[in-house]
Amino acid sequence: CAIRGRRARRQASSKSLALPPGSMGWPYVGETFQLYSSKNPNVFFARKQNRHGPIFKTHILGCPCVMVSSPEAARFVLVTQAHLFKPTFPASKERMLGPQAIFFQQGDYHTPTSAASSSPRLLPEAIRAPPALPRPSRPSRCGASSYALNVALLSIFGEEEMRYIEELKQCYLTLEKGYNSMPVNLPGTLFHKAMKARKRLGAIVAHIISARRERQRGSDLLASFLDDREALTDAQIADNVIGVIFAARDTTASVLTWMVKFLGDHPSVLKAVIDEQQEIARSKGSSGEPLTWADTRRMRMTSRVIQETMRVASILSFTFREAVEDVEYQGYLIPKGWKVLPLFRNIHHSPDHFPCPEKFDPSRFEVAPKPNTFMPFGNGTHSCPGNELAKLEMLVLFHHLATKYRWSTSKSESGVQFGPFALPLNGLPMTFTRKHDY
Ligand code: HEM
Repeated sequence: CAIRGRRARRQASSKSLALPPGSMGWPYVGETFQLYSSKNPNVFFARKQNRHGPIFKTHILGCPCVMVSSPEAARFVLVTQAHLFKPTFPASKERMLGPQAIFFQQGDYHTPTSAASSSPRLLPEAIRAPPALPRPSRPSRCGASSYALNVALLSIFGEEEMRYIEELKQCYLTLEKGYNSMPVNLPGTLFHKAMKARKRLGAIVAHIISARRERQRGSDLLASFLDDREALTDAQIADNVIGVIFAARDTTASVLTWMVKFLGDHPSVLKAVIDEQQEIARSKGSSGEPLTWADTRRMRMTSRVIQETMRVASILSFTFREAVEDVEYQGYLIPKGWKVLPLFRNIHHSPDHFPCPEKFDPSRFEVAPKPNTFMPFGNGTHSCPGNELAKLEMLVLFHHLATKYRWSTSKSESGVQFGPFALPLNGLPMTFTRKHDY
């Protein structure tokens, strides 16, 4: 009764609050076109922020939204008042990922799932423990997304399930083509093909799970999910496996692509990375001893290049939450059911936190950024459990590229495309040459 009273009072007082400033654009489509048609998403966000300040309303992807672009507001939504905002995705994506995936969960179910996926098992033994870090396959045959997909599948299933890997990949690639499709489930549509591939993926994962339950568990992510057997059903595990592949693949591939581009555009930084990696290779002598976890800790320059790449490229420009009740923030009303978007890109491009923000300058990370100003992996309970694995993947790949290959990029267009994460416009075609071929 007391709670009902408090809620009624809150509702009454929220009625008198104003919505944040901003415009809602055209009916239904809102301002989606203005956001995604711009070659540089900074233009849309910066224009809005200059006109309305760090909190404004808009309408994109069929939803009324409040966008917030200050570190304090992002912390309010993602950390301190996270219970007032639930994670959410557009409907077609949610059906393909599986409604029980970790992204959409909160509270009792999210906690064990998240504990499983954030355990050191996202750094599988094969990668973390000396002596060997896996060698990426030859870049001429392997693009950034293929590399990231292989690492994701290896982290989830370990080496034992290699016989299923090709089929898993094929199903995932079909599924992925439908991520941004209209949810029309008729034969011939991308969505229909994607749903069929998803069903097959679920069946393969169920088969692997039942075989795993018969014998000793491995040390991969699937083993972590199985350890939580009381908490997770097979369907929940399957949804999470697909969710992790989605979260791991295009994100890492996008960052790798930007990193190659920025290094190509900044020869002195590239030279510093090559020098650092060659020094590490030299220190290992001619024994051919593989790279270890400890070696990656010495890659300070390359690590700063990764941080600066993630800041400048901000491949997740924002994330989505939904207000679970009317919320008041700084005197404004965020109505129940509205989406709330913390704008990582704006925060990463604010001159208040990063002087000359458009300049690619890894040396700025010689000093740690101010709290809540650098969130490439998000913040709070839903922040990325794969962040260490992602950084490790990138360091290992760049070690092999810098010490064994030279590469050149065809002149890339300036601009950004979303696929679904930010990528250089029209991709980044590259030519690799083995160093001894020079
Ligand atoms: C450079 C690469 C990556 C970037 C930039 C990145 C970024 C992010 C961000 C910003 C979030 C939070 C989204 C939100 O709050 O709504 C997130 C969540 C997540 N990431 Fe990553 N990620 C990367 C790689 C990976 C990898 C390699 C994995 C797994 C192997 C992974 C697994 C996940 C999962 C499972 C979540 C959902 C966590 C939850 O909802 O509790 N990510 N990631």
